[in-house]
Amino acid sequence: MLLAIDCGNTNTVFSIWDGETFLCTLRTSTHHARTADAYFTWYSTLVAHYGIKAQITDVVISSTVPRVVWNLRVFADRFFNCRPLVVGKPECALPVPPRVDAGTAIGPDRLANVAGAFDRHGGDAVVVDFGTATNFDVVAEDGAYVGGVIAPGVNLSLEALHQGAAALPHVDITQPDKVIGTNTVGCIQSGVFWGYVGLIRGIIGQIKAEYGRPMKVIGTGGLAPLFASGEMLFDTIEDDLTMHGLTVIYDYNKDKA
Ligand SMILES: Nc1ncnc2c1ncn2[C@@H]1O[C@H](COP(=O)(O)OP(=O)(O)O)[C@@H](O)[C@H]1O
Ligand SMILES: CC(C)(COP(=O)(O)O)[C@@H](O)C(=O)NCCC(=O)O
Ligand SMILES: [K+]
Repeated sequence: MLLAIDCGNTNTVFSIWDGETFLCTLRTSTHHARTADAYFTWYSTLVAHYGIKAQITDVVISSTVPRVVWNLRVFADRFFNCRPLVVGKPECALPVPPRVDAGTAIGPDRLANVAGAFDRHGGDAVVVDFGTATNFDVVAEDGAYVGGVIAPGVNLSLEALHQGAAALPHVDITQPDKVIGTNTVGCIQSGVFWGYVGLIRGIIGQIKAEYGRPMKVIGTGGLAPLFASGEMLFDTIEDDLTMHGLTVIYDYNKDKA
């Protein structure tokens, strides 16, 4: 069985793939100093809690935080006796090579999103991933990653307001009923929520105009559901898109071996 690991700047997600479905999805905060032993203690406790019988034989990793990869490699080697496939490394082939400026170190999460989106929906698509950053990943007709957009993430924006302005509290994001806030928290939530709705709509509109062909719009990442209600921003929302992409990239490399 395959253990797929998606390590973002905020959260690290483990999913066990039995070849047909994800048996479970486990989430922890991303922390570069977490050791292989600490990963296993956490992992084995939850797997036992959910009563999952999984014999992990292979591990695939996407990490937007380079420093965590070393401990995850030790984890795979020590507990599952395998060498993980790490997306973005030269030894990890991609189903379709990206077409971007030479020397660009593309986020492996974006490579996984693109592989997952192409497998499920074909090309001519844009993935909007609400992680620590909000990124838009453009998938060409043939499935190549051809670039996109990186914007500050929702929680990063809220945190920046709090950090930079003495009188602004930390607030959690929610959809405000009105645009005109009548208290400080309401004003901040309005600025970030409705600002984001404008950002998403505006960038998708400009991407489509520049791309020049109809495109599917796929939302994913922690906060995508927040922007789903009533706004018609996405054709579909798929929480497991990055994970699915990891299984696609893994299968591609396995078939080639
Ligand atoms: N259900 C949720 N409700 C509120 N915030 C969430 C939820 N899920 C994730 N988040 C927040 O959304 C942001 C993006 O999360 P995530 O997609 O895990 O980011 P990354 O992949 O960059 O680690 C983080 O700041 C996280 O705390
Ligand atoms: C854009 C990102 C920061 C998103 O990371 P995340 O929010 O998932 O932690 C990540 O994909 C990244 O570090 N990219 C490298 C630059 C690039 O993709 O062009
Ligand atoms: K991510």
